[in-house]
This record gives sequence, C-alpha cells and structure tokens, in this order.
Amino acid sequence: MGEILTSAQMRAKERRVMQAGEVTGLGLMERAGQGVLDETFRKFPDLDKCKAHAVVLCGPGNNGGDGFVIARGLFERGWKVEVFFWGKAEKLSDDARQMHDAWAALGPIHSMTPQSAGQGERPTLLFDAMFGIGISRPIPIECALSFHAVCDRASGDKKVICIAVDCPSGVDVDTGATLLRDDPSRANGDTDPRKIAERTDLCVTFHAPKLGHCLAELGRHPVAVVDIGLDAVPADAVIPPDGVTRSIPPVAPETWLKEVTGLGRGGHKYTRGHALILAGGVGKGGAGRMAARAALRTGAGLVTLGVPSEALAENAAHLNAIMLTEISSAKDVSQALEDTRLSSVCLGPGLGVGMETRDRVLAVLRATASDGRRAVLDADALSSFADAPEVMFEACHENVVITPHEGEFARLFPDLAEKVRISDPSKQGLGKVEATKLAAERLGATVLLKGEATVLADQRGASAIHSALHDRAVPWLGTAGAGDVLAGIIAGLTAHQVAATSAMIDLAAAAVWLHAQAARSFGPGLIAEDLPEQLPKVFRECGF
Ligand SMILES: NC(=O)C1=CN([C@@H]2O[C@H](COP(=O)(O)OP(=O)(O)OC[C@H]3O[C@@H](n4cnc5c(N)ncnc54)[C@H](OP(=O)(O)O)[C@@H]3O)[C@@H](O)[C@H]2O)[C@H](O)CC1
Ligand SMILES: [K+]
Repeated sequence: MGEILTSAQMRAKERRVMQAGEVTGLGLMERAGQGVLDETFRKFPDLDKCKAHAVVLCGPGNNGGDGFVIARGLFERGWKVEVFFWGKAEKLSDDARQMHDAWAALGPIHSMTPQSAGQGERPTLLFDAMFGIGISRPIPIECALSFHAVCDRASGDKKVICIAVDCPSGVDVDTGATLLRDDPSRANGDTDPRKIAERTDLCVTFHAPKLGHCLAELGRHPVAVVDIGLDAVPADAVIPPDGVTRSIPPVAPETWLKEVTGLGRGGHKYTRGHALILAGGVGKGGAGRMAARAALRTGAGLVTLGVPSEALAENAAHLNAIMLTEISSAKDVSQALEDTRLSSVCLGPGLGVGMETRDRVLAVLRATASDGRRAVLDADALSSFADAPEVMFEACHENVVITPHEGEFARLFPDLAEKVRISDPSKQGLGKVEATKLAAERLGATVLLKGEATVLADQRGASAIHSALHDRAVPWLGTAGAGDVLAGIIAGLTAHQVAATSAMIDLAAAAVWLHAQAARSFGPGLIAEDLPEQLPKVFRECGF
C-alpha cells in the first residue's frame, strides 16, 4: 500500500467505497472486528489455543461497534468474554447498534464504570474499543480509569495484554498526540489518558496506517494493518495523490531506490556528478569531512571539500579520494560555483553560526537558483538564520532541501514548532506532518524534519514519513555526526546526473532510508564514521 492517511482521508475513502456499492458499513465493521482478532492471534499465537478470558471495552461510536464484533468472535472461539459499554444503546449508529444487539443475544453488556470494570479475575486480553478516529476531545476520565481497573484487577498476577482497536483511546490519529484536558492536575496517574497508549501491546488499524501511528510520540507498541476491502476503489479516485503521505520505505524498497536515485545504472565519474561540501575552520572540519565521505560512498563521481585557507593543511592530512579547495568567503563560494560541473552543494556541518555562514548560504542559493543544481542546508547553515528566517525563505528554491532536527526547526519556524506542542487540534494544535508541510510551503523547498519519525514535505504539498519505530527502531543512530552523514548522503544522491529528473523530496527520502539501513546493518556501537563505510553493504543487499 505505502500510503499513510489522515482520519479525514480514511473517512472519504470509506464513503467512496460504500457509495460505489462495493461494501456496506456493517460489512466493514464485521471485517474490522474479525481482523482485529486475526491479527491478535497472529501476534500471540499461543493465546488462540488457550480459550481464555477477555474483556472488551466498548465506546459510544463505531469503534465500540468493532468491539461488539470482537466480543462475538471471541465467544464463538470458546472464550469467556466480559463486555463493558460506555454510552447509550439508542444513540449508537445503525451499524454499531446491530452489532450491539447481536452481542446482547450472546452475553450481558455491563455499564462501564471503574468499579464494575475492576471486579473479577484479571483477563488474558483487554480490547480497547472505546474511541477510535472519531475522538474530538479528551476521553472521559471514567473510561481511562475503567481501562486501568481491568489491567489492575486484584485477582491474578499476569500482565493483561492490551489490544487497541484502530488506536489507543484518546490518541488523535492525525498527530499521534493524546488529547489532554486543559487542567493538567486532572491528568495524573491513571486519569492521564497517555497511560492507555503506554500500556498498549498491539494496535490494529484498518486499511492503512494513519499519520499518528507512524509518529507515535507515546507508547512503543507495534501497529498491524488489516485489509477491510477498501481497495475496491483506487486511492486517487478519492484523494489527490499529493495529499497522501507516503510511507518510507515503500513496499519494494530496492526497486523504489533504483527508480528514484538511478543508482546502479552505468556512467562515468562525470555523469555521477560532482558534490561540493563546505567545511569549517581549523579543528572544526570533522563534520564536513564525514559529509564528504558519505557523498563519495553514495556514488557521487567526484567530491570536493571547500575549507578556509588556514584549515587546508589539517584537511589535506585526512583526505585521499576527496579533493580539497580553498573557500574562505562567500565570494569564494560564488566563484567556485561558476564551475557548473559542480552539481550539488552541501553546507552547514561544522561551519559555525553567524553572518559569515549566512552569506555563504545566500551565495549558494543565488548560484543554484535557476540552473537545476541541488543544495543541502543543514546544522549551522540553518541556525545562522534564527534571527531572520525570512531572508532564507526569500532565497530558497525548489532544488533546496533543509535538514533540521527539532531544535533547528523551532529556530526557523517558531510559530509552527509551538503549535506542535499543543495537543488539541481545536486549539490550533498541529501535527508534525502538517507543521512540516506548512514549513515547506513557506520555504518554497523541501523540509526534512529529523527524528525517530523523520517527516519530509515539499513546496507542492507532497509528504512522506520514515518511521524508525517498533521493528525498525535504531536508537544507536542518535550519535554525534550522524546528521552530517545524512546531509552528505543527500549531496551524493543529488549530484548524480541520472537523478536530475527525480523530485528533491524523493531523493531526500531515499537518503533517509539508506542512512537508517546503514545504521541497522551495523547495529549497536555505531559511530557516525561507520555509516558511510556500511553503505557498500547496503547497496549490495539492494542488488546494485
Ligand atoms: N473505514 C473506517 O474507518 C472504519 C471504521 N470503523 C471503526 O469506526 C471508528 C470510527 O467511528 P466513529 O463513530 O466515527 O468514532 P469513534 O467510535 O471513534 O467515536 C465517536 C463517538 O464518540 C463520541 N466522542 C468522541 N470523543 C468523545 C469524548 N472525548 N468523550 C465522549 N464522547 C466522545 C462521539 O460523540 P460526539 O459528541 O463527538 O459526536 C461519538 O459518539 C474507527 O476508529 C473504527 O474503529 C468501522 O467499524 C470499520 C470501518
Ligand atoms: K480504541
């Protein structure tokens, strides 16, 4: 699939498929509930044999409807099932009401209170079908308390396995944040709705992951996706392609990588391009050298490191295949870029924050503004514009990518960073994806916001997420200099002549994937210098 949807896109898709007469709401709900059970027993196969005891917590919307289907499915498998319902049966949607009634013919429906939910023996499984993508405000405290009351039932000592239906209740799937009450003192301990996500062992969602599943600031649970038959209508019949956030890597990463980067095709060192990396002064050249090595390992035909005159000797002592040139000022940058064989430029790592760096950035942006050459701005190249970001926005163009971490992003886009901190969308809170898209629009270029979940967006509204969570987690990638290497990989990929027709966002996404693959391939103990050295293995594994 490779697409990551917002809740609105999911609803649009659902409506479209239902209008096309391909499926009914009741049919979708049945598949959703049964799909949750299938995924649960796929993940915990031993449980299917033990015919144990489950609790299902059902909410007032269609998420609750899925819960009634789950209860029936478990009952039919021979499980002991307790169902608790928060809401009024007469207010349920027709579909959820039918599922409610179908369960009522098999077993009791208890009113959900922390007291009632806390009685009895601790179950093996707890299904959270209280609130799904229809959440519009922080969940009722008694629902949160009921969830924990089941987990903490006094009778029994085994940990309850918690399965979230569509999402942990209270999480906004568009942002991954849990909606919180204004008064934080009312959100302590078990009344803190974030604790539900923290206790979740598996989340089963439908058709495609939603943005929040890939950003998950809270909870480190895996996410399974169930096909409920919505592919009957092609995605772009409902949603414009650029409106959908893409998942990096897509389903077939090797093919995608070849298509986007052109790597593995023939050529000689000139068609593979010439990357210019600007580095800092004496004792500050390490970051630039690592970026340069990454660019060379990524397959740029030639790489030149530009350093101030006083740092020439130091750098010469460290370099072999990488060429060295003197670049001591913004004027030198402009002069160097008169050579149009230089096809990509990377600057920022180790350059120092200040007017000097700012002028060099502007010189690069001017020189590359209209000839299709690519520029990568990272680290100090970004921080140097903290007090005048609009100067950078003015000069940026579509062949630029900026690669901030969250701190650098906040320096350039303080208003957007602030809104990401607000968890409630009705109070103008923004998700990371929305914030990155707005930043890219403002910049007129590609923004690559680094993190465990790296978000990319460009000036046309395209977006993508690389989620290094769950089974793709690489905590050891958080090491000094790893960001410099990423900037170098982008410079290497964008230098290639064959990559000229690929959009900047695609090349940057490919770089993020290669960077994470190199880290995964090396494993714990990684230092930044290891990353470029690991790339040949990654390329071999991709079949280049
Ligand atoms: N294709 C699909 O997406 C499918 C989805 N399914 C499941 O349905 C839910 C979405 O169902 P929906 O009814 O739209 O929403 P919820 O069940 O998540 O919740 C809506 C109800 O909850 C009330 N609500 C919302 N927030 C609160 C709150 N903080 N406190 C109290 N009540 C709240 C809301 O009431 P309003 O007053 O806001 O109207 C609704 O009553 C999806 O997640 C899937 O699980 C299908 O079954 C399969 C297809
Ligand atoms: K839920």
